[in-house]
Amino acid sequence: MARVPPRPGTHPDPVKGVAESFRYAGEGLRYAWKNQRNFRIEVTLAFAALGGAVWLEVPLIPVLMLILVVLTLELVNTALEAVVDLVQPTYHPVAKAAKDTAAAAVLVASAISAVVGLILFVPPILARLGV
Ligand SMILES: Nc1ncnc2c1ncn2[C@@H]1O[C@H](COP(=O)(O)OP(=O)(O)OP(=O)(O)O)[C@@H](O)[C@H]1O
Repeated sequence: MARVPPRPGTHPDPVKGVAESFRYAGEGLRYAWKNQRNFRIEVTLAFAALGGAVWLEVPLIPVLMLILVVLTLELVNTALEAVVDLVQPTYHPVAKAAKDTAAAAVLVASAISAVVGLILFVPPILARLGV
């Protein structure tokens, strides 16, 4: 018989339900970290950017916003890949379109973040170098 999945959103105790939802979200983070090399690279770059921002006195809010956009899109991309692999394990052009488009969302966000990052970081780096 098929196993019934947990539904923390309808847990009779709302506190326990919310706690369970957090736990499953944590499992999602662990899944992405374990299975997605790009996610691990982006998390590493995020910590480097935060360290650099503190050191160079770059405003933290825009840096955090860039990190938020890239990491959340990567997590959504990871979820979409999992769903596509579940429903379409063999080649299908629509599965390809779904995965390629989700990957494109991460690419666009990463490219724009890189440009904004350069605009934020290059002036203070040049100032430190005395240029
Ligand atoms: N079921 C499928 N049908 C057609 N094309 C597919 C399918 N699965 C994957 N692909 C193609 O392969 C590409 C990479 O797939 P996928 O993202 O699952 O691999 P990956 O190794 O996890 O890559 P990454 O994690 O870097 O995105 C997709 O963007 C798509 O073009």
